[in-house]
Amino acid sequence: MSALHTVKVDGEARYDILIGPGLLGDARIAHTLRGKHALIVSDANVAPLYADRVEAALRSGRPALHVARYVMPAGEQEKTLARFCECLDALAALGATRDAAVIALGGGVVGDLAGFAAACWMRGIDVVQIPTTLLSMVDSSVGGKTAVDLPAGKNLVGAFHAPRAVIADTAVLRTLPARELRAGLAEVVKYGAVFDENFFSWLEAHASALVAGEDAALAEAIARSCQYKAEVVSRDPFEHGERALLNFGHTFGHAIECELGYAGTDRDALNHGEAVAVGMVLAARLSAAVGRAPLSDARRVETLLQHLGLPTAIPAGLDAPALLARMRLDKKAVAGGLRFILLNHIGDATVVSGVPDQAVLEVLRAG
Ligand SMILES: NC(=O)c1ccc[n+]([C@@H]2O[C@H](COP(=O)([O-])OP(=O)(O)OC[C@H]3O[C@@H](n4cnc5c(N)ncnc54)[C@H](O)[C@@H]3O)[C@@H](O)[C@H]2O)c1
Ligand SMILES: O=C(O)C(=O)C[C@@H](O)[C@H](O)[C@H](O)COP(=O)(O)O
Ligand SMILES: [Zn+2]
Repeated sequence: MSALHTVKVDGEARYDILIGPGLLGDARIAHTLRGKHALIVSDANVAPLYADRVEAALRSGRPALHVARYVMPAGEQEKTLARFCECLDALAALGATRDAAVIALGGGVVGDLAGFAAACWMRGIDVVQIPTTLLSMVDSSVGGKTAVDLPAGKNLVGAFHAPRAVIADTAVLRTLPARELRAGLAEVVKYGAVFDENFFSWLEAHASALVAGEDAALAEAIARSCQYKAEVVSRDPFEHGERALLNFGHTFGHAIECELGYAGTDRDALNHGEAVAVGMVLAARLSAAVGRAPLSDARRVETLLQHLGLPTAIPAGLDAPALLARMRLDKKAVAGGLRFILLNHIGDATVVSGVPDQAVLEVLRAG
């Protein structure tokens, strides 16, 4: 991506998503600040690569700024209440006042945890999201969902807290491990599957370029994904309705992540994007099983994900009833039972209740 691209989020919270190479050192980062304190939250992989650049950008625009860092260990297994408390302790040590800002520099784990700390510190301070993975650029930095995991389930403790700005420096993707790039592509496929068959076809045509990390293809995928997400969260920021479509594949995916103990950095386990890839195949098959979508659409989803180098089968050893039990704590579930995002066809999806457990179990057993 050579040019700067801006996507606007509207509605209750208005902010810009800036996308382009070189933004980490840009003075615009400092312009997002209102007070005298900034806490950079990052992880042990990202901070050594990029925190100095961000801190320099903050200081160049605001020489009197008090800046501190909270650097957590990397990985989903660290998205915990314990790390969240450490982050709050770092805000206390900084003396952060209500006009302070949290600067979330990292992937979705850092963004979710730092965003939740910002939502809670003094009942809510600014958070600026600086996503450094493809997944966080196309999805987690936008829309204000923040959370940490519990052993019982993904993202069970959290808040809606919109960022003040999202600044996505696409040049940082050059240091992102290939596996993490592919994981981000799973959430990109999600937008095509639920919103736009043309985009899905574009992804099919550009799968090799995307996996190879080609700049032009990635730039297009990031900009279009942010546009889909911005439009939905502008209309439905708190997931009262259509925002739930962004959860396609997640009822299955979150159950898999949880059953695997959030060990997504292990070679044999699945990270979030990978679990969502498997979940989307299962959700597409469930759509066919209950007679909503043709089975050929489920095959098409599976084939695209395979071309993108993503897993499409449930890891060996996971038990179908145990996965179903995990799903009961899905946030879309209501007293009446589970709700799934099912395809009508590629490019169109619906929130569906009343899916029989037996149908879900059959899909899980075959998966
Ligand atoms: N809030 C939301 O709307 C939302 C949406 C989607 C996903 N999520 C959450 O996001 C999380 C997954 O995020 P993720 O896929 O970004 O994983 P992640 O944050 O764990 O990052 C993946 C790995 O890449 C490393 N990394 C990050 N940027 C790097 C870079 N530029 N160069 C080198 N290494 C880098 C990290 O240290 C980590 O090891 C999950 O917890 C998921 O639940 C939230
Ligand atoms: O922004 C949303 O809404 C999403 O559902 C995006 C998902 O990709 C993301 O993984 C989200 O964190 C899941 O939310 P949850 O409410 O199921 O925890
Ligand atoms: Zn997700």
